[in-house]
Amino acid sequence: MPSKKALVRRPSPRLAEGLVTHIEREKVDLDLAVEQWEAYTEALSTQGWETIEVDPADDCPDSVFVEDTVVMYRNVALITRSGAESRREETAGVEEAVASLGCSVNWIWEPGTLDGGDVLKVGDTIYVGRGGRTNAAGVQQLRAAFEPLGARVVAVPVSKVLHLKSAITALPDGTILGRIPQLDAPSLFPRFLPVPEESGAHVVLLGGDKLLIAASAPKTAELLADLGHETVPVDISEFEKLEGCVTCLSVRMRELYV
Ligand SMILES: NC(=O)NCCC[C@H](N)C(=O)O
Repeated sequence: MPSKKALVRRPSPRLAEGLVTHIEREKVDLDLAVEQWEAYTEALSTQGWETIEVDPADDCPDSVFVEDTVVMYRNVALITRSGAESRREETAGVEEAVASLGCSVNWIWEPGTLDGGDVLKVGDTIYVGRGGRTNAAGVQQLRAAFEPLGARVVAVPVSKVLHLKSAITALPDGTILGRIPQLDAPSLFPRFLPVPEESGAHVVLLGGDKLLIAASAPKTAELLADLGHETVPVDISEFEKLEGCVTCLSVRMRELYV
């Protein structure tokens, strides 16, 4: 049976010190962030996902953005090496978590850098953003890890946003969602649906037609509902202040056969 497990990681008490690169810094309300994180994990559980908490990394302000620390393809967990030095300590706990789930573990090595937020899987196509957090060696190492397993890796230049998945994600049928002005090379994507809000570019596939989407993207939710999807909104305002989005708060493991 394919799995429905999701890794999540409780916010650090130092969350408000998290990195901000492309937006103005705003004050983060830690108590509200914890409430929002609990509601996010609850939404995953309600939709049938078993959430697995990675041990917290309280000294790492950005550790709640667990997606950046590991890329899953089939049973293989590729532990990343962030382009942001302050995020490199985050991977130890994640490595333990994926190993205890029985994954094969592989690593991005120096000089490679790669953040999970730069990796978008659409079937066996893996789009990887080459930008501020992921370098050419990181792209090469991702290819070397996953192409022998059947993936096709497509590298995408990213200069306008933090990560590739800050600009795009994909619907269950593979249609790419995003906003053209945020993309360096929109023509790389075969089927593209422009969305009315920046945060509408991010959806988490919950299974079937269900999509998790930020409450800050109501017009996109309406558009997607009109196209036959069921949307599950979650308020993640405190994480958005740190350039986070719905995808980055979990790592969905759909292809673990356990
Ligand atoms: N995958 C993601 O969208 N990650 C968001 C990371 C935000 C964090 N403040 C960072 O700059 O690394």
